[in-house]
Amino acid sequence: MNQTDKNNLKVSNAVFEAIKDSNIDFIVSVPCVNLKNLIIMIENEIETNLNQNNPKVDFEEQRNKLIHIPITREEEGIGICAGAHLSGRKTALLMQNSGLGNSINAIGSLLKVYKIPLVMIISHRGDLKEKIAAQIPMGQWTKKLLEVAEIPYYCPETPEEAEKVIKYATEMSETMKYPVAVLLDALYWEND
Ligand SMILES: O=CCS(=O)(=O)O
Repeated sequence: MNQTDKNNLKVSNAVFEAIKDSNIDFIVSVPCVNLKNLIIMIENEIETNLNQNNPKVDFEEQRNKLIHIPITREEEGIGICAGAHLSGRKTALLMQNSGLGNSINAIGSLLKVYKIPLVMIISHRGDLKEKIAAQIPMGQWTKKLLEVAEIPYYCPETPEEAEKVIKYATEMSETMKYPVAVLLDALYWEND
């Protein structure tokens, strides 16, 4: 494994640990190259939960410890997370910022109106180091769109900061009964 992959594992693990420490038990994801290792960690955790092979542990209980729903469009994730919250789950949406534009109406018409919390863990593309030109516009508009939608956002720069920020963002979202976003940019993902 090269150093870049090792770095990504460390910063992804910080997010994963923060998700677990925050007792988030329902995760919806739309893939981004930066979220790859984090999604693998989540799936491995679910696999571990299911493979307890312990007759004393209820299978259903293990299966429901952590649920991950991969989806294809971020606004779909807003709706799924809203339903999961209403059934008692603590939710997070892993996404790329490019999907924020697809989600604004769902955030306003569902999460805002019905006061539903959600931690949005966002891979912030379209800024420094971006190689895909199509990512640039949304990359530059992301923070302004979050401000228009009145979604507080935080930009941790290190794994240690990310662990704290995600935990605090989860608490804040629960208190506000509204989404809170954690933006992880290209510099974060390359961080050692
Ligand atoms: O949305 C872009 C695809 S990738 O760069 O995340 O693979």
